[in-house]
Amino acid sequence: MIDAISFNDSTLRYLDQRYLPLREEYVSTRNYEEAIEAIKTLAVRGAPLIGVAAAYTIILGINSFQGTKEEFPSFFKSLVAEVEASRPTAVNLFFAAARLKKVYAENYETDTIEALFAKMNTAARKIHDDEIANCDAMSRHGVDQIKIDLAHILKTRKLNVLTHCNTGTLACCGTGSALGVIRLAWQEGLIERVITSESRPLLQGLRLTAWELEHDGIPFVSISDSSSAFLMQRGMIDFGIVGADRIAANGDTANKIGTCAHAISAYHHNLPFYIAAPVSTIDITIPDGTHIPIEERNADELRTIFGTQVASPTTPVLNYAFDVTPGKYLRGIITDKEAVVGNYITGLAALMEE
Ligand SMILES: CSC[C@@H](O)[C@@H](O)C(=O)COP(=O)(O)O
Repeated sequence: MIDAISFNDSTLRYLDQRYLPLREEYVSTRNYEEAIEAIKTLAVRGAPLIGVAAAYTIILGINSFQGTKEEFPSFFKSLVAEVEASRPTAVNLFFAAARLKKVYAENYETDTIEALFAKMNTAARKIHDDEIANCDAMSRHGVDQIKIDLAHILKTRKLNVLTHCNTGTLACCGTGSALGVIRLAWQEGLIERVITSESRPLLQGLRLTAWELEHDGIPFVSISDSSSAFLMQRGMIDFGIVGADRIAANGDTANKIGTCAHAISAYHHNLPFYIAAPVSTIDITIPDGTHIPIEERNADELRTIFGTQVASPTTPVLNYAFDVTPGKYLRGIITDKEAVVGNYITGLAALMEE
């Protein structure tokens, strides 16, 4: 399996996703500021992977600490704030930071600084291990749900599935969220072809999902983001499944810009459209999608295509990295605990209590 991120001997190693599929370049660092830059620039990306990277970045930061125990609280507070400021939308980043803050709060008074750091290290590694395990659980729940919802088609043929952005190993550490479901569905003989939309402007679908599918020998075709409604009209898509960066308590879901248009098209064509995401992506503290902070990225990402200027440098640009799909357009939210269909407010709240 692709090793998107690892942490050994106090060194963070990641595959720099900006250069894929043309170049497979691994970067190793012990410098937490470099790790923050990797998150900001999307060298590491995808909500669960951002969470794992954030946890290891905090570990790199505390490894660089050379002060006294009394000086540690203010150092730790500003380190975490710096990491939290790297990308605003993926709640997994804040989930990971909260886990490490909890370890700090529960152990600072009683532990030596060495013992405290060791516990934080263990907590970071557990976040990583959990995300790998989450993928397998999500995949199983997702495939079971698809078998129920699409049984009428599966009686006679395999399915064509639309996905957006990249939700595979590169984004999740394990087999993936939406792509994990697709991988398992393929292994179980349910999939004819995957349709991966390009995901402008940074092309995570065209570059990364295509790369992962090719690697696994799963049949796929790439389309421009604006093609999905037409393919649905022609009966070329049976269902859609994507990941999430943050899911509000009512099921409204932030994901890569372009997701909402795919979901509305699917709804219009009466095709099931699913979100697959670990429970760590649910933000139960916010009632609906209007509260999700949406990252706005540099205008030049749109005015240029991988360094080549394609628009006037003065063209005004809106470059939102994510959009919010209202829960009503979703057939279900597949999590590592279970697939939630129907009432998201009660279904998602119940997941948080388990
Ligand atoms: C399992 S990854 C889910 C989402 O994080 C993914 O669909 C996505 O939107 C990633 O955006 P990115 O900007 O590449 O980090």
